[in-house]
Amino acid sequence: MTKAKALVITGNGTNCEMEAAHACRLGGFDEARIAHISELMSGEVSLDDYHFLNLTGGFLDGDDLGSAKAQANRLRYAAVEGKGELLVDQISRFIADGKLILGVCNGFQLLVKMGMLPALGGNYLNQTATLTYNANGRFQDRWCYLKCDAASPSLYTRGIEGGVYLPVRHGEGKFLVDDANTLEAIETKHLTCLKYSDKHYAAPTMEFPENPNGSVNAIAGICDETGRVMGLMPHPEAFVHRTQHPRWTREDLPEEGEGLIFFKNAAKYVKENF
Ligand SMILES: NC(=O)CC[C@H](N)C(=O)O
Repeated sequence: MTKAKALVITGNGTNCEMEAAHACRLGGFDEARIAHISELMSGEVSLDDYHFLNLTGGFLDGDDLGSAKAQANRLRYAAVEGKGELLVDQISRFIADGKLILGVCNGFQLLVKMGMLPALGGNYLNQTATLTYNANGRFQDRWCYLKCDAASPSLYTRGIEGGVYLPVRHGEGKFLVDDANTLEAIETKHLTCLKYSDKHYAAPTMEFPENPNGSVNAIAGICDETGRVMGLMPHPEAFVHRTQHPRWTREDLPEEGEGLIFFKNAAKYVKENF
């Protein structure tokens, strides 16, 4: 069987690469390589050699120009040295090859600002959404209940019953779309796989603090139509073991953290399809 290989990008201000790589290994990847973005630009590391691309959280370029905006331009327009292709060509090939991309927090902001999510109609270079300043204007660092849409094509959320409880830590998490048609399309196609909700996962909510940022329709995470490209503001890699839960000393919790399912599903998908 093929070795399942994950690639985690670091550099320019990411801060979750170690946790993301650890989550990939725990989830079942045989290899999780942390690569600096300059290794991709120089051609030393090629996406072609991996199955699962992780764009992690952090403060890319210090959030100047808006979170992930500078990196989005860098990744869209930079050429890979000596290869006669743009980095974005490698990314497009990666998607066309049936591979997986997960963007968490700053990584989600990056995917959205590159135009790679929601990518309606399979157009991965057309920005139709954004993530901007939280409605209350303050950085939010708290745990959130996320209702999961069981009808979503997202492969990462398969098997989640009701929802998941995960931490958020961001200043620019308010998800917005360019117009009502985009919103209707992503809702009808069930691309809005995760929504901030009450603690029983009964209904999405616009109420603060359950909805920490005022995202339209309480959207916390979305995927593309293939279900292989997904982005979310909460951090699944930050809850892979029960001791990461804020009440682990007081509650009887299963050993495994609720975020690990995202990485287990990704590893399973790679092992079944490559
Ligand atoms: N944790 C993160 O990735 C934060 C993303 C971004 N710097 C923000 O504050 O919105």
